[in-house]
Amino acid sequence: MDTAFIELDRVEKVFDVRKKTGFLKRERRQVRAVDSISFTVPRGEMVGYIGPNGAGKSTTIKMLTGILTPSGGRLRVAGIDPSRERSRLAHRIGVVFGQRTTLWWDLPLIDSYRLMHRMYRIPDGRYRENLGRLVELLELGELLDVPVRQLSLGQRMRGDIAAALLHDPEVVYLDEPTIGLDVVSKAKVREFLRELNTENGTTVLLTTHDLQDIEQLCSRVMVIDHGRMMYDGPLAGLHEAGESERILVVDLERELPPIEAPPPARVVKVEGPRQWLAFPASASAAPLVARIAAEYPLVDLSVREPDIEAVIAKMLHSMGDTPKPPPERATTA
Ligand SMILES: Nc1ncnc2c1ncn2[C@@H]1O[C@H](COP(=O)(O)OP(=O)(O)OP(=O)(O)O)[C@@H](O)[C@H]1O
Repeated sequence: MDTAFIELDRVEKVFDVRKKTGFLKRERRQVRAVDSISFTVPRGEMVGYIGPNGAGKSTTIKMLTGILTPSGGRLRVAGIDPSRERSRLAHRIGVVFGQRTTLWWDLPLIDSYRLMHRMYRIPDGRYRENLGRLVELLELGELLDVPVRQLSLGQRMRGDIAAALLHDPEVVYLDEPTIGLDVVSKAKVREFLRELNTENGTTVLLTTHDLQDIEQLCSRVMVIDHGRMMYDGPLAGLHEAGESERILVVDLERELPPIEAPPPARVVKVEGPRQWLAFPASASAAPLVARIAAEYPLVDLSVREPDIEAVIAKMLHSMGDTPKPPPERATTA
């Protein structure tokens, strides 16, 4: 296994904030956005980086790109100190901010790519090859001559992802890459990211509020809260820590008494022929589905994921706000 590609050792970021408290009075306050965070990501890993609003995720990503300088600790990406050698690092990283585009709003999509070709000094052959591949994989062919402001959110996101990858970055930071997308666009973006990771070995750090992004893409998830690392391990462990549940919604042919499900699964609601069963989110739905399909007149079913904020809140509550990484990964020093 490769050595750590992203390395944070007790990294801190403290902001000085001045707040007006009276006509002439200003109060100075310090916000500890990132509070002694340590973790490593080996080359080729795809990791989820999640936490409630204001937890410090964007601040971490900004430090990883070199936009912000840490107030303390040591940070390296590909052996480079991002804030000292930001432009050298820029050639090796890609960034997608879901809520903000890096494309030129009034220009056709292809013109943004041409500008990036020059900005990153991508050799002509490599640019053509990468552009061709990205246009094909992200289905951008018909959109290249359309001004960015006329693209739908899903199209714009795919355009942004291509822009972040034109120069073959070794690591990509994705901040909410599926936010606001419909189900089909989400599936396309996820499929593309999976391929990018498995085929190119690109290292991916993914920030999201969508638990399915994590479930479908990341074998590892890190949770931060108030700037501190609270969990670092598999998603199943996060569900276990918070004892979170998923809901199986079952449509039967007719109204029936509550389904006799094997514990801990249980019926939590019945409305006519529709029944709702809660079961541990860390478990697979397959055995429960198989049993119901075998024993009941089943018409349809679907699984509802718990909300990411709810999972985190339950986990933090169960931990009593004490950081508790699972044994296989030590995170806080
Ligand atoms: N430039 C800044 N000046 C002062 N405080 C800041 C600055 N940037 C972020 N903060 C504060 O640092 C904390 C962490 O913010 P950050 O944007 O990193 O959180 P986040 O986890 O990305 O949140 P969200 O999910 O809402 O984007 C917040 O309290 C925020 O108000």
